[in-house]
This record gives sequence, structure tokens and C-alpha cells, in this order.
Amino acid sequence: MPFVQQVAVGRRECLSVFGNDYNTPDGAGVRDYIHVDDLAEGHICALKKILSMEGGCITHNLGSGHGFSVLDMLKAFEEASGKPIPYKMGDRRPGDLATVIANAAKAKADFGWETKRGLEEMCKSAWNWQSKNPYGYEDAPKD
Ligand SMILES: O=c1ccn([C@@H]2O[C@H](COP(=O)(O)OP(=O)(O)O[C@H]3O[C@H](CO)[C@@H](O)[C@H](O)[C@H]3O)[C@@H](O)[C@H]2O)c(=O)[nH]1
Repeated sequence: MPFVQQVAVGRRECLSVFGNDYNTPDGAGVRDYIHVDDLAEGHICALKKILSMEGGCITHNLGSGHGFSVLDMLKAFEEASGKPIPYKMGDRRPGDLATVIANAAKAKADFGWETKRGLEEMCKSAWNWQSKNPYGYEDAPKD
């Protein structure tokens, strides 16, 4: 996502898509993307759960349970930003898996958490921030 955003804002010429021959609907890698606000709320729920426990350790996965490909993300971001995102197909990145999707059933069962925000909201929100802060928390280059 950061690279998609940087193309939209003009900091990169295009996105390199790492692989188009995976066993996925469009051949690109599939991931379980999550809105940062959903992730933050999940952490708050987890912290409340820890405070209610008398010690011990518990592990939860946070995710939507749905996968989107790199090309799905790219198209959704084009719509949210109104900017074209040029891309080129590249080789697979060593170590990448075809598909990574979280199973957050335990988080829902233990503290009632699940994602509330979808792909469109993720992209709109990311574009709102990136378009106002093209260099993120860093200063723009001097020249
Ligand atoms: O320029 C890019 C960057 C990424 N991708 C693809 O975009 C998807 C997401 O990539 P990335 O944001 O790097 O996330 P992951 O591959 O899911 O890996 C992240 O999530 C893993 C599981 O939490 C961690 O192990 C890794 O360190 C962390 O980078 C993958 O299909 C990549 O192949 C591209 O096509 N082009």
C-alpha cells in the first residue's frame, strides 16, 4: 500500500507488481488488508482482555478474513484517489506466499472484535492522509 500511495501522489513512476503467476484469481499475490483504525480498535480490545486476566498469555490474529490481490488494491486506490496508478509486472519476490489471510475468529469469540471497514474506506482514508502528507512524517526534499 505505501508504494501504491507514493505512485498516486507522484513520488514514484509506477508500481512493480511482484509476480503474476501465483495460483490466485488474477495471478497476483493476495493479502488480508486491514484499515489502521480497525487494527487500533483490535489492540484496544486485546489490552482490555489482558487487563481482565490474572496473568498468562493469549494470542490472537487480527484481520478481515478476506483477501484482495495487489491488482484489486491498485484499482480500488485509483477509484479512491481519482489518479491513475501505472504498474509493471515483475518477478515474484523471494519468500512471498501466494495468499495470506487471517482467521480472526478467536478475537471475535474472546472480545467481540471484527473489522468494520472495507477496501473502499481503507483506500479513501489512506488517500486522505497521503494527499495531505505526500512525504509522510518526513520533510519534502529541498530541491
Ligand atoms: O512494491 C511492491 C510491494 C509489495 N507487493 C506485493 O504486495 C503484497 C503485500 O506486500 P507487503 O506489504 O510487503 O506485505 P507482505 O508480503 O504480506 O509481508 C508483510 O507481512 C508479513 C506477515 O505479517 C511479514 O512477515 C512481512 O515482514 C511484511 O512485509 C504482496 O503480495 C507483495 O508481493 C508488490 O507487488 N509490489
